[in-house]
Amino acid sequence: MNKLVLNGVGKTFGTGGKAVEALSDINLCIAENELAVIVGPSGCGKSTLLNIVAGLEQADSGVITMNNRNIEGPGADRGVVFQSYTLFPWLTVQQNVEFGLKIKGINAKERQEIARHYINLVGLGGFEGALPKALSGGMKQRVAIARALANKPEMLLMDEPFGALDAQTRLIMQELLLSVWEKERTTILFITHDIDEAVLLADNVYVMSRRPGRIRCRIQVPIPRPRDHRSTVSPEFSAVKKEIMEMLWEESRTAANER
Ligand SMILES: Nc1ncnc2c1ncn2[C@@H]1O[C@H](COP(=O)(O)OP(=O)(O)OP(=O)(O)O)[C@@H](O)[C@H]1O
Repeated sequence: MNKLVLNGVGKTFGTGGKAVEALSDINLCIAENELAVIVGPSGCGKSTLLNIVAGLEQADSGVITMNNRNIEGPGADRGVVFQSYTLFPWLTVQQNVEFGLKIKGINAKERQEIARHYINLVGLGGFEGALPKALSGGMKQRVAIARALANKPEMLLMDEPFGALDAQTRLIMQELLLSVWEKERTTILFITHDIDEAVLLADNVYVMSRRPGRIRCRIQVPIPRPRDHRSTVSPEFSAVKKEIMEMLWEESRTAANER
């Protein structure tokens, strides 16, 4: 069943001579429970696409539906995790995770239980009372993931969530996300520059063209689940990675020649 559908979506920033066409005729169907990853050359409109799905930007053309209903603005049905840590620095881990639940009017006891469940799920049991400044980058992103999931979103939208982390922490976070997704099966739209990350995580990798971004193709990742870092040494992994790299290389080279 289709969860998210984008049909003919376009977006231009600015007007006249300064107009920048970021997206053109984006067509995308993401299935319920899919872990979908978008890759594309730098500046092709990946974040713009995610922001439109999040309701933080308005498309100029096209239709975006989730569960067959038009998306017209931000909503608690879509949880967003960005690269920059977006925790409230004055709130503890527990309070950060409870935040959205409090806004929804969920009572204190239930809030506490839900938050504790997700804090444990991301491996932060014991850090409930810590403030963000006492946490490493990886731990902050764990809190951000727990906070997004605690609201029980229909979809999780993740824009380069591990982009600021060192290579080792990044791999740990990728494995964490895989294990969380195995348990929760929340539909995920994930953006990354990192092809290894894309192949390790994705059911399908959607490769975007150079700007104005279009979905150039969908590559199904045939690597069996559950996956972990050992999956990255399989021949299937190398084959999918090569296919994506060649496409991205072609797009980036053409974009450079067009400048
Ligand atoms: N608010 C804005 N105003 C004007 N131009 C914008 C705005 N947001 C994005 N753009 C432009 O739209 C294009 C797509 O930007 P976007 O950030 O979506 O690309 P991206 O693929 O996520 O980039 P990167 O890979 O570098 O993170 C870029 O040329 C960018 O400069």
